[in-house]
Amino acid sequence: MELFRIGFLSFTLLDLADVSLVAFMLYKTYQYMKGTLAAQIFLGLLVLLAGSAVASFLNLTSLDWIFSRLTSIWFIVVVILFQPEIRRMLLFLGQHRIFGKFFQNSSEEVINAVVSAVGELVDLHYGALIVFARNTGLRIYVETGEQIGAKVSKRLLVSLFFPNTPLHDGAVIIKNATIEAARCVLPLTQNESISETFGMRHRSALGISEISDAFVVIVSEESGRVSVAENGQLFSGLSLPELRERLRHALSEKHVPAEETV
Ligand SMILES: Nc1ncnc2c1ncn2[C@@H]1O[C@H](COP(=O)(O)OP(=O)(O)OP(=O)(O)O)[C@@H](O)[C@H]1O
Repeated sequence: MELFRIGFLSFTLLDLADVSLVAFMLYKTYQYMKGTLAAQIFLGLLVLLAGSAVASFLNLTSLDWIFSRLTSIWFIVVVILFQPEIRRMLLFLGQHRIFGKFFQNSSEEVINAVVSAVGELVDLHYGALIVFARNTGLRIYVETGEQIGAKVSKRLLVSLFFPNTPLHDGAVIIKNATIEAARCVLPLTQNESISETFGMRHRSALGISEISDAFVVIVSEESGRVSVAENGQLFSGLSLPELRERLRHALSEKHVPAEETV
């Protein structure tokens, strides 16, 4: 069905749907990448495309040739540069209600235990790194640590991060209401724009959140600051009520882990 006509071009309902879909996808991509390193790279690619259009319009043959070479390999460049983002985006799609499986867990009990453990860890100035596995299997990281297989409790969490004990280093990984392992080694972030005030604990929290849908809670040993990492982003300086809210959202039905082993 034709909606209107511009010269010899007719604009149909199908064109409107097409344009709206592309606009929605671009908006979602922008929302998804806002504030990340990928957004800056994406901007660079847009500049390149604009340069190519200008060179072609002004008939600048050599410049146009260079730009056309670059734009012909842009797909490979995008895949290489955005590898972590593409991975996260696919993961996000996989978790969607239509595609994913959803399971119940006793999240409120876990949240209470974790929030009060974090409160105590802050008071004691103990560093902590707690990873919540959701839909992505984290088996390879669980296997780097010491298998625990115990119910989440405040006392156990505080004990695991007690300084100078054999298990205090590295991350605790929780799945559903179970502490799967402690002393786990996580991958470090690829994000070079992270502030230098954040050391290895925060970098590894960010790292695991970049390559999986894990939700990570970090307590800084140095400052007592509470942070969380999710989808490659770090949210720092949280109060305990803010942490509780974020945990509630992260462990809500929408995000609960799948049944497969971690
Ligand atoms: N790859 C890793 N995976 C898991 N934990 C790690 C990893 N690398 C370091 N850690 C943990 O981080 C601790 C070192 O933290 P570091 O002081 O470098 O980080 P930070 O982000 O500045 O944290 P804090 O504010 O607590 O000092 C180590 O003792 C270890 O427990």
